[in-house]
Amino acid sequence: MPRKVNYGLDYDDDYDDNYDEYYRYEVDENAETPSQKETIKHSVWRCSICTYDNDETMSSCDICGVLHGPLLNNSIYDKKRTECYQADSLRVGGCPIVSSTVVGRDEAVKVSSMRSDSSNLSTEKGKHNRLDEINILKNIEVGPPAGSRTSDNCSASVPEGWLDHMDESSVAVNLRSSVKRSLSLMPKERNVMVDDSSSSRNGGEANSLTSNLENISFAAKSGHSNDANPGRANSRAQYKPEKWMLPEKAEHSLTQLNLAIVGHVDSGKSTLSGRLLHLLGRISQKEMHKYEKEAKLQGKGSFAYAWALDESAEERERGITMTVAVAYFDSKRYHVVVLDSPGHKDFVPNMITGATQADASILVIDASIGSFEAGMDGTKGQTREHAQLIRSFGVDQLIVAVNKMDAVDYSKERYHGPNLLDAIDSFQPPTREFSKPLIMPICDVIKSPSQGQVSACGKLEAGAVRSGSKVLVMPSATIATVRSLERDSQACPIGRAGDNIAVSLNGIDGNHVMAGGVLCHPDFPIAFAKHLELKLEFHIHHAKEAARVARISSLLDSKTGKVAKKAPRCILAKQSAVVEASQEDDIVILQEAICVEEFSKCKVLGRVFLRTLGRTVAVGIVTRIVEQ
Ligand SMILES: Nc1nc2c(ncn2[C@@H]2O[C@H](COP(=O)(O)OP(=O)(O)OP(=O)(O)O)[C@@H](O)[C@H]2O)c(=O)[nH]1
Repeated sequence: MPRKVNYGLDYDDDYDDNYDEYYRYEVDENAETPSQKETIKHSVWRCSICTYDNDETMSSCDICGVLHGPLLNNSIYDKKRTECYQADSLRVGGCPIVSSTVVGRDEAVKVSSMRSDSSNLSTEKGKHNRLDEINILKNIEVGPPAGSRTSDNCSASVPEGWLDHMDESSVAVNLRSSVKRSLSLMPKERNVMVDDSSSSRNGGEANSLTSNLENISFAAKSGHSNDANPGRANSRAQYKPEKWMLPEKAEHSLTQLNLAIVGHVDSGKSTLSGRLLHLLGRISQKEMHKYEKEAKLQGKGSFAYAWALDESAEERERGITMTVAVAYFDSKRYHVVVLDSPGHKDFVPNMITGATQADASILVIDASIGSFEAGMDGTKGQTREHAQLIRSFGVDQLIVAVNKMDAVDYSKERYHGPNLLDAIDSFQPPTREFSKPLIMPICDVIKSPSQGQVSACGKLEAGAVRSGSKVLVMPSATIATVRSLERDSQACPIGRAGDNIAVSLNGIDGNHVMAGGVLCHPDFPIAFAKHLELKLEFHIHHAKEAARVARISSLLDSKTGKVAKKAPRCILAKQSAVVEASQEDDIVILQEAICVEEFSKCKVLGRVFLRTLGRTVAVGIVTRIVEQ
């Protein structure tokens, strides 16, 4: 099944800031029913975003993925963090390090369905049934082979000059299956993925890490200075890659292209993706028959193609995508990683996870009357919001695919445009930072607790890793050794910038590896901070943290980017501003520190989104890390 990437519901609508951030229930010996007893025997912490009471063992919210104190109850973390803020330059060699043996690799991943708290997501089920399946099949035709096949019903275009000024970026998920295997990033699954039967034991050695840590230093300067971490900035530029890190030309004939499929709910993203995969032979006729049969049995015949990607029972029941599904196909020029994103507004955080991984995007627009307008609606529609988000993630290549043209009297004569595959092949290859120090934002962690195995999954943003490489795992600031790598579910010797990989780690406690963290080069640690200056809440790569804007430093002239007004009282729509996000008298910003970088140093770790009440209110970049 497709790999699923999920950051949970967007519960901003229910946001209540009168929460207790962390509290402990007392055991009530007088509780009358077993369930009463059960509910009160655990210590819990309440999520600052969705107010869900999480078990204390959860390092991030079970519902929405917001990080609680990273590595909660972890003395190493607490110690390190305290030290980070106390010292200008911290050597972590003296910290107690738990080392463990990680063996084997996880072949199988279990998926559990999402919590049903999302019952407020009503889809107009009736409307899906209106479709005549034959219409879809009739209107999506196969053209000549070898890269020019496409959906005729779907007009594709790459708008000229779209987002010219934006920078490239990406993050991604590991390719654990060739076409269809699913992996939910619900925090539960993120932390416990068990199929020990398939893990291979090879006796990876437990490493004593103390010696490795001797050489790590953290620059944690105080004050409002641009030079908060001067050492890091300079040395990154001076980094000299080793020869093995650079790809040889013949090694990969096809460049990997991470392609996010975005657009308003029900615009046909999954159907389009499923159809494409089927036409390209990635979904067999037999599998397709199975989807058709099952979909029909549930009275959802029109969703047969979507079922190839929306594979959880809840997604199928509701007829909506809730998590990002990942699938693959090859075009003439690219090994395309399809990131089929959810369109429903409540799952925008999941869509963001997909968007952060994208090199390019297809914005699917529903041409049918009423649906087109709904998507474009400035306050409720996701066509605009997705376009804006994808742009602010630095995705500067976009295909606008106009779908459901059969619903508006599609006429071949009237609609022109390249076919979808040709349009995909017309994308410029993404630029990869092979020769920079390693950066891999962790999108997913797969653990097999009984065997002590842990793998960090994500897209390599910069640099390269291979078996035996030492990596610094942030925010736990722990050194681990790469045991093995997987790409497309296959073991691979080297992972390079742009690759979606699963990195199996030796010599680290699984609790020290978390989604939202980053694997980086031991000599080039990325920052870990909570006081930032933004060029405008907080979705950042795979981490999410509650924040408050305390001070708007200045309004910027939208054309020149220069300061137009200092300390304005508010920002209006379409205005640009420099903002300090903070809480408690300008001292703190985020409730917990996160892995972050200034945009000028690492784009993917320096992009931010302000979302509140279920809407994206601002997008921006980190201009300065203001550390204590
Ligand atoms: N008439 C018509 N219906 C289509 C077409 N493509 C998709 N649909 C229908 O639109 C409905 C929604 O399709 P999906 O593929 O689930 O849409 P989606 O954009 O992936 O939905 P979300 O991911 O939940 O936002 C289904 O009933 C599809 O059969 C099309 O080209 N023409």
